[in-house]
Amino acid sequence: MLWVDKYRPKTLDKVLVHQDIAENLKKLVTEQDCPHLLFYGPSGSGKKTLIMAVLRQMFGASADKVKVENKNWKIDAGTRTIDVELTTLSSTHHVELNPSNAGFQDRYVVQEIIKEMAKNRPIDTKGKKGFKVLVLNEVDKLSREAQHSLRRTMEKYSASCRLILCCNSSSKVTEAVRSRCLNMRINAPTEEEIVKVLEFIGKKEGLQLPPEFASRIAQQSNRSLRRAILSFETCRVQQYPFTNNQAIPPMDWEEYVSEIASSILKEQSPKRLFEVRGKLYELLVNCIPPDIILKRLLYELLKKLDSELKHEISHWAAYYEHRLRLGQKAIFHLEAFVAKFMSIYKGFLIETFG
Ligand SMILES: Nc1ncnc2c1ncn2[C@@H]1O[C@H](COP(=O)(O)OP(=O)(O)OP(=O)(O)O)[C@@H](O)[C@H]1O
Repeated sequence: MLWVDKYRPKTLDKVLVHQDIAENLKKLVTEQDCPHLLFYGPSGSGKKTLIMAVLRQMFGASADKVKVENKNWKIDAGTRTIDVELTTLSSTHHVELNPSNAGFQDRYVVQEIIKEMAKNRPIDTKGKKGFKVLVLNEVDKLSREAQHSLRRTMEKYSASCRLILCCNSSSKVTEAVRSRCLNMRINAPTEEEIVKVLEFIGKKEGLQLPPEFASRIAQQSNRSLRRAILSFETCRVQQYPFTNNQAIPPMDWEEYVSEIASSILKEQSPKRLFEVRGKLYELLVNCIPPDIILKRLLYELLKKLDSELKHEISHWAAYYEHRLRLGQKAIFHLEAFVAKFMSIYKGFLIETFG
């Protein structure tokens, strides 16, 4: 098991960062008046860990016994029947799913499937009516219509079900949904907090971790706890005992994006664009989210770009990021951004150097 999973705190008492939030969550759950919750914050900040710990606090160890199912639903949408395929993770008390995986059909997932799940109220051994928890991931990627349906579901079934929503950016969640939840902002942990977690893991694994090396890992992690722990484990495989000046390898995909950026800057032609498309595809099939690819590509391009162009390129990156959200095929928009960049950059080179 990877260290990120092995050392994920299981209960709210054991968390090493966000202890104040954990304490508040514990109070909320024990007072039996848990509202709908919305967890938001950057990737790797610890949202999922807190959600899992909340479930455990609510339902005890049985919340850990989950089964993964790949389900097919047939939804009657007036004149036609729609097939929706979704993967769910469920225990006896909760169901976790990612409705935005259904793409433009996400509205039907919320309207029919989530409603169906929310309606079925569990009854515990003493015959008391309990409530079911639905954990919905990436709600910021849901379409407007789906978010509106979600709002109605939240209101209608609030007695039988609690929703725990999780996303990176709360600004992409409609006000109506946000205002019906208790919003929990999970900040990226500070470098000191990351070092604390690394030291904890090092101690558990019986490793000697030089403090300077730990703070270098924390610095390079971009304040993502997951990334810091993954880098730590990679370094352990590459070299032990650790030294203070040991190299910390970047993520493979980041290096790959950096290569893509260099090749775009070297040549701007249809042939190069075609090659770049293949590489972008490669990243997408390896499950790197398209918005992350675009962000990283922009970052790499800006590093090597003349300051005159930076503003214009950032504008186009934002434009294609928005289109990415509206459209379905990520590759179109990523490629369109690269083509746009090539045309602007080539124009600039011709104008400057002739
Ligand atoms: N409070 C914590 N104390 C100690 N370690 C933690 C804590 N929160 C998270 N971690 C560690 O960081 C890793 C990443 O956290 P988590 O998966 O919860 O992040 P996330 O915010 O849900 O990320 P993403 O948005 O990318 O899914 C966990 O696997 C766990 O090992």
